[in-house]
Amino acid sequence: MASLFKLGRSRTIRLIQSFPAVKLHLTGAVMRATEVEFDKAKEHLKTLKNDPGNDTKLRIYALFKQATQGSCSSPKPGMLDFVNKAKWEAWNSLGNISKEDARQKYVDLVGTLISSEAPIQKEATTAGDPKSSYQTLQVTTENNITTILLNRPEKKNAISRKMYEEIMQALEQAGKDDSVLTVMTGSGDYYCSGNDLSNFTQVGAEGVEKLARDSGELLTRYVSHFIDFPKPLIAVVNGPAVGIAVTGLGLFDVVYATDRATFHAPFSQLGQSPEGCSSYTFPKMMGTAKANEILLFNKKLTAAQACDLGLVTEVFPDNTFQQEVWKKLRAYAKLPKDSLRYSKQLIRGMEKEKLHAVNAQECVRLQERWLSEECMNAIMSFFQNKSKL
Ligand SMILES: CCCCCC/C=C/C(=O)SCCNC(=O)CCNC(=O)[C@H](O)C(C)(C)COP(=O)(O)OP(=O)(O)OC[C@H]1O[C@@H](n2cnc3c(N)ncnc32)[C@H](O)[C@@H]1OP(=O)(O)O
Repeated sequence: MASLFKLGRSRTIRLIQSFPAVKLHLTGAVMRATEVEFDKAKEHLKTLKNDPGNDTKLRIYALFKQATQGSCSSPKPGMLDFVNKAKWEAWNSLGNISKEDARQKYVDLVGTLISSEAPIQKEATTAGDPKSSYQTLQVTTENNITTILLNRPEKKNAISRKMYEEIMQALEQAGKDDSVLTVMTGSGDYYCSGNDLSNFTQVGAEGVEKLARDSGELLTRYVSHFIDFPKPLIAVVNGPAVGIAVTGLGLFDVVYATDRATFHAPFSQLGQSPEGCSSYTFPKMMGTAKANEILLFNKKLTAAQACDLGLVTEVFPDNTFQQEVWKKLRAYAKLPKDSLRYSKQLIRGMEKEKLHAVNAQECVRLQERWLSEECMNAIMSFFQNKSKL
């Protein structure tokens, strides 16, 4: 039976170091848990927050049976009685170990599971943790959810070069961590005002062509991280979204929005062209004509309109938005991690190659656009305070 939850090697070692009972057990020293300790372990088991996975649950079951009833002597359940057969096999595999040994192993195992939940939360706040070293983000993991908070509220969470790099780093970590869901949201009143326009004003000695090439390369990598993200990715759109913060939503698996949010992709107004694979995902999602109003003619959508077009999954009143959305997400995060991951990969897998090709094509076009007079004038106007969206 495949495990739904595996402890990584380094984490197991840390647990062993911090858990004397396990250490003694592994070094062969004889320790016998009392019945009181056994009863306590039974109670502790009920407080476990994370599902330890089927293999561990079977081991717990088997040790409990052995500790309370001794060796397995019941007949093996039939082939099609999968659950009882798995339980029987786990119990039978303990052979003739004594009730006392089984009791000790049960106490050790429960202790390990309980302590594995506490130290990890503590680690999230230590200085060496990469999660705490971001400058433009706040990244946290709680209740099986890794949240990437865009954290430049004074700039309406505009995405600077540093922030593109940090978002990619945070996605890479979230893709590998033990969380079930990954959420992106914004701090302050905006979700995100899109690309930080000052990214285009920092021209180095090698000139604007080099800047455009570097920007194209950065954008290609950035969007690829969303295309390849392996687990459910959810946008919690807490306020207005602009530019790439809108177009990229087509690569999220679920999008929840406050009714205060707006969705604006003003590319022609900025002398640019669509990105984030929106030239493909938007027409596919809402039909070409509706996509054209947004991507060619700068139509700003309300949250309700975005929901009607399929860009947003559900809209919530602003005053209950956070409460309702997080309640939903906490419930989703209790679902089996691997099942969600594989299901997402099936749903998205067939499209991946296509999406990478679209991303590459959009970035080539943008590199040309960024060097155009249309685009340079639009950026200058913004910084001379002549034009806001
Ligand atoms: C590496 C290259 C990759 C390229 C990827 C391609 C992506 C394309 C896009 O995303 S296109 C969209 C770009 N975004 C915009 O054009 C938005 C520009 N901003 C605005 O129009 C307005 O700021 C606003 C409507 C978002 C909000 O207006 P308001 O409520 O009046 O707030 P302020 O304008 O006072 O904003 C506060 C503060 O934030 C700065 N700021 C906001 N957004 C951006 C931005 N996108 N880029 C840079 N700076 C931004 C704004 O200048 C103010 O700064 P200040 O207080 O004046 O220092």
